[in-house]
Amino acid sequence: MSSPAQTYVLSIDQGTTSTRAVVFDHAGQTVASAQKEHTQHFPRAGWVEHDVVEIWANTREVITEALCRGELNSSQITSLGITNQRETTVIWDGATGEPIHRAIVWQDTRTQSLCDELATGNGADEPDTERFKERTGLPLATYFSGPKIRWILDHVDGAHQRAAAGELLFGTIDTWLVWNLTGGVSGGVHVTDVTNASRTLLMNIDTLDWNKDVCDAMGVPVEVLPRIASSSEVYAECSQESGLPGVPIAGILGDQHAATVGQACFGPGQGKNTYGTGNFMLINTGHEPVRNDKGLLTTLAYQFGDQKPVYALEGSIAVTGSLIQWLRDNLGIISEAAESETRAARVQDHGGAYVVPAFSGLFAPHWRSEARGVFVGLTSFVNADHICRASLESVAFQSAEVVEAMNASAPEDLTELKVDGGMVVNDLLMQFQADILGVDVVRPEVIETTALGAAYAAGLATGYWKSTAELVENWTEGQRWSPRMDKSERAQRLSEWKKAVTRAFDWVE
Ligand SMILES: Nc1ncnc2c1ncn2[C@@H]1O[C@H](COP(=O)(O)OP(=O)(O)O)[C@@H](O)[C@H]1O
Ligand SMILES: O=P(O)(O)OC[C@H](O)CO
Repeated sequence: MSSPAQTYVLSIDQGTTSTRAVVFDHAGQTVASAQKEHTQHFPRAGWVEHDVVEIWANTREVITEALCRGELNSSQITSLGITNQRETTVIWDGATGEPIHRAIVWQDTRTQSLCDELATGNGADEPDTERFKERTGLPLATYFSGPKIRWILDHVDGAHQRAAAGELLFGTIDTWLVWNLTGGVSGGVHVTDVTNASRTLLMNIDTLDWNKDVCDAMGVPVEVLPRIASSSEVYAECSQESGLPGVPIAGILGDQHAATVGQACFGPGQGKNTYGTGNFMLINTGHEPVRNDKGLLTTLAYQFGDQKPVYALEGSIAVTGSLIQWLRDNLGIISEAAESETRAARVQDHGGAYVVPAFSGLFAPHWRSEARGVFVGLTSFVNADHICRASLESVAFQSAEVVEAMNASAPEDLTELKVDGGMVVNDLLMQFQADILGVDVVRPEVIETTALGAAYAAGLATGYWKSTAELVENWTEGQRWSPRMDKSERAQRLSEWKKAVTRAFDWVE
């Protein structure tokens, strides 16, 4: 609860499974919050869609709810930060505000044949996989927005012509929310930030502009693309109808970049691992983009106003928390996510079972789109408790592979891992993560780091916070897990995991 004289920063965290509104005070503490899940649509195997009209309605609802819970009114909100699931692609009609197709979510693999086609390069001197990687820092993969935009334009009647005529607008979810918050059809602002743009496969990672020849190769007209801005500046004010009249929108960051800011990873070599629907590890690499051949992505960490951009290396894992949802919704062996821990704790170990959740192929460090999920090591001894345990272990094993790639790419090995996200309340998972990495795992006191990072970006732009030094001060350790597993067991478990992963390869012809 607040005193009326106090002022705050509000953050919207639009994630893959839910939308949250969180109000923060100057110490970076949560004052009030609200959250709402949205429907996951799976129209075919490998397809994942969201209804962005539902997401927009949920956004307004959680804003109202959070203000109400904190007994706040909008005049106490000095600025609004937006953070979002990245890559998820929406195209809408600028005159009506109606999406022309449900949003295609980052996990969706429908663009595989398009990516294969693009990779052939149409007989050009350099293969297009190299051209895309060189310009954008990303591999040509279904994960990113560019192929999703092209798919929608190819499959909705008349969309290519309407796009070229400037009638259609593309956005990742940040762009969709800002456009609606700032008036929609009556003057909504069409903008994104460098971190979100860096996930489209269309932005030049060096110049931070849309790359014309890459857009042409992808078949995406630049007319549909939003303006690329920094991650921290006043973009526009919220409209009268938004529930936050006159509040400046002053921060936009993709969720993983926001968590990097929320964890105060402002120096080269500092990083974090977020455990949500998927897992995403980002390590700050300073002011130059670092290319990587170990399966890590070159991406933006953040750019504050007119300061130099800060880059990161990223290890993205598609399926971690969503595996726990799958145990709940598709197998029915748990009734809520937390039960994965109670069931896993009932057995001494994994019972020989491994789960490789390659539901969207495998992302970092493998980038094997033809892989699919497998359970291996099964015997009649294995029961549902072992499957829960092996599922949680798969989350830690996948992150261990990313840490291995990070260590192979950085001058020094990681000495501890900062964590956050919805899964880090799971004690058994966090202990196993420390065990399998052989380094401490550290959780901050405030685990809403994604929302906090967007609030920081907004508050820095409006002077609520004066410098990143203030934000570093706000970071406090909540809990620490130290490794208990001996070296030989760790090596054996990792080697078995790697064997299990190979069993997932080469499934889709
Ligand atoms: N106690 C728990 N144990 C394991 N997984 C959990 C637990 N609580 C939540 N999760 C998982 O965390 C994910 C939600 O995390 P969150 O950070 O909110 O995700 P997102 O930002 O991707 O929407 C869900 O996929 C859920 O299955
Ligand atoms: O919604 P999250 O937190 O799982 O994050 C999704 C990522 O941004 C996808 O790249």
